[in-house]
Amino acid sequence: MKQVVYVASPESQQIHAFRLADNGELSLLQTVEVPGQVQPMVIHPDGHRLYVGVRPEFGVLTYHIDGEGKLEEGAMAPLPGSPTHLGIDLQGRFVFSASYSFNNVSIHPLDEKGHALAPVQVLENIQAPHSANIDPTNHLLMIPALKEDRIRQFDFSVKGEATPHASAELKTVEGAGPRHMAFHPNHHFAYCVNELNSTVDVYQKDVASGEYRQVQTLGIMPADFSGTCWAADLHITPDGKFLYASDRTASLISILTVSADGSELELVGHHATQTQPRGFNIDHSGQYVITAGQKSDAIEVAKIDPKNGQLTTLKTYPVGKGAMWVSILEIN
Ligand SMILES: O=C1O[C@H](COP(=O)(O)O)[C@@H](O)[C@H](O)[C@H]1O
Repeated sequence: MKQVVYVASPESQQIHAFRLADNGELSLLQTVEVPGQVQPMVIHPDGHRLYVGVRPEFGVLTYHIDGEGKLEEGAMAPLPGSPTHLGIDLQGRFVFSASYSFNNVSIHPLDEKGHALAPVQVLENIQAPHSANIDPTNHLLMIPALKEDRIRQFDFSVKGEATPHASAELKTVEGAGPRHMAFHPNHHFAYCVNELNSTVDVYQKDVASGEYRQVQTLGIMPADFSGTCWAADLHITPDGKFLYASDRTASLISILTVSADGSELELVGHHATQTQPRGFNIDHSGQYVITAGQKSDAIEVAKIDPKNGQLTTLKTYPVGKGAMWVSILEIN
């Protein structure tokens, strides 16, 4: 499997691109100097473009990806707020940008070359939206609004129009602070990590109505943890067996097993990782977790034990300053 790992480092304004070998070794392919502080990234489903959010002039910048995974700068489109998270619809026709500080989510069409364009719609008055996630139907946009303690839901049309969904919200407990989401490969469950109480909520999709409802909440911190919870990222393995969530105060990746149907999580361990793991990801073979340390300016590759999901660090690699986002491309 040919894979490339992209790591965004806003303070040094760089993207580091690494080739990921089958044995988990990384080799540096390219260091890209970005015209701005690069934060969130998302790869087009066809694997030919990478979209990145930049500051202080807020924009979404398109990079073209060549056959080796190297990046070539394309066009910049304006954003109505600081980019906190980027998403893309499953047909690869629209990019979503959530702005935590500007309380909005913008929807950007792509032109024939795949460049993101100015927004066609801006969803306003969403308090601290931390991510914008299209569910597996490609018709429901789910936006965890951290300061509202709920996931806002919007119907998403083929024309790229978002309108409030009939049962419009999924409430968390007060003070949870919903942040990032992951979907089970069976498409029946969604998971959301809550930043402020370091929990993960499980949402089951009703087969008949298509509506999600919460079925479990699970704390992800060690029993003796007494600091301030500060969870960040969440990812599920391609086979749906293991879910990982990071916490920045403790610099831990929490390891959760997922029941066969996806409905139930169990906390089975913790992995000490890079300092302040704001962003991490799982490779497409489901063998490695690659984590960026916002305060270590390094990434680490950890191997997943396929029997129980436990992690073993293989190696760390230097990247840029403030590393905080990891995206992984499979080249076909
Ligand atoms: O996780 C967090 O994110 C928000 C928004 O981040 P930004 O990079 O878009 O400014 C941040 O303000 C908050 O402190 C942090 O916990």
